[in-house]
Amino acid sequence: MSVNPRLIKESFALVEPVAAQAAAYFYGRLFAESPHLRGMFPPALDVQRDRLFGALTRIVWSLDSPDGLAAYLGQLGRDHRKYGVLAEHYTAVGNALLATVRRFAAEIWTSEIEAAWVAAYTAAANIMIDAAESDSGVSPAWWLAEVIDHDRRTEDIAVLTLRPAQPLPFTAGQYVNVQTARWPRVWRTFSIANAPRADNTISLHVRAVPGGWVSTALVRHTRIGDTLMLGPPMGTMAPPAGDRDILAVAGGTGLAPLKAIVEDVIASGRRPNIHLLFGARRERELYDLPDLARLESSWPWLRVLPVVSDEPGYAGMRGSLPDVMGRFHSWGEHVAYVCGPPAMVEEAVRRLRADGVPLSRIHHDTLRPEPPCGEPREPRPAYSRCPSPAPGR
Ligand SMILES: NC(=O)C1=CN([C@@H]2O[C@H](COP(=O)(O)OP(=O)(O)OC[C@H]3O[C@@H](n4cnc5c(N)ncnc54)[C@H](O)[C@@H]3O)[C@@H](O)[C@H]2O)C=CC1
Repeated sequence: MSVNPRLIKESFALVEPVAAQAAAYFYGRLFAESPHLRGMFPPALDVQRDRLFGALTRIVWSLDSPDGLAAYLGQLGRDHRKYGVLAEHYTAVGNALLATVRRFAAEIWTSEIEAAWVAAYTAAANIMIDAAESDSGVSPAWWLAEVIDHDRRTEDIAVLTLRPAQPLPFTAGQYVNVQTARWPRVWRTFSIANAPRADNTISLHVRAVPGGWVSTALVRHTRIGDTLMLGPPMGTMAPPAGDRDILAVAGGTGLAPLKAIVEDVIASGRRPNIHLLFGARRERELYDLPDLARLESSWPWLRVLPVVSDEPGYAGMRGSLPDVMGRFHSWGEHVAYVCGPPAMVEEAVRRLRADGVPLSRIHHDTLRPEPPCGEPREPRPAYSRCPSPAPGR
């Protein structure tokens, strides 16, 4: 049975506009048929639904690029180890998925479309299962990490330094899923804000999003000595291979992976010119400026340019990051890294394309901000100083 991307895309196009309904139906089917799987998921499924559809959409639209897709599925399979996912769970998920697309694409459904979905899901599940199995021989499913520093830079932003109990191999630009003891089975992604260090510690830049369970717990309720859980490092943003000059455009805590990339370039011994535009809405939210200024004073080929968008009295460079980019000479020959709020990333990428930078030289991984999560069902968070060792989703 071969995968037929056209049939899958055509049928998925009918599911996408009703994604929320389809995701609710999917989880309803899954838990009705396999109630024992419910315990692997957090009490509130809203973020999970978005993630499911995000992953599914990416998979469907990548069916024509098998190499990139296989790399993504491999990462996904390894990452799912932290939820306690086993090979046999894939059958239950596959059945629920098939029932969902069959229902929401009913008006065009045929046996050929069904065969195409079965073939695609089987191939994808096999890649994920194989990746998880080979990973289990060399790497833990998740890491415990002690908080060794908690630096509250503003009311809402903290820089956390963590010491994982076991080595955590990663490349600059990657991110990890994080779970706090306060919210078991609720995982959120944060970029690692440093290049690999000899002491195996990592830093995270976290803004407490209103209503965001994990980000709020990390900024307001986490102390030195607490333990967090980390998933395996993921993401395709990586340091540049060549010697081209670099433009890095960082919006708010989107600075994290770009600081890691800059540190990596410094550690590599290469000396391209780097322009790092670091944007915030207000001056006081330029939370990492003293550290960036220290880096800049050590490396004359690094220019750090703070930009403030929403404070008319600010004495330095003012405006939105995409607008400020346009005030310089052309970036056409640069390699560009962009990270921050999704709308900012989208606009910056559009301007770079218009400036002649090919997509192959524009790097961005869109980590969505933590969405607000309604009220938890439990009256109080299940809090303990040390997270439950049974990982879940
Ligand atoms: N914490 C982390 O590890 C990472 C965070 N991110 C993302 O970075 C973002 C950071 O958010 P905040 O710190 O709250 O940033 P923010 O909302 O305070 O904005 C930071 C900068 O982006 C600009 N900006 C915001 N919206 C814009 C728009 N629509 N058009 C043009 N410019 C815009 C602002 O003017 C400011 O310069 C979040 O979306 C987060 O998910 C991405 C990767 C890693």
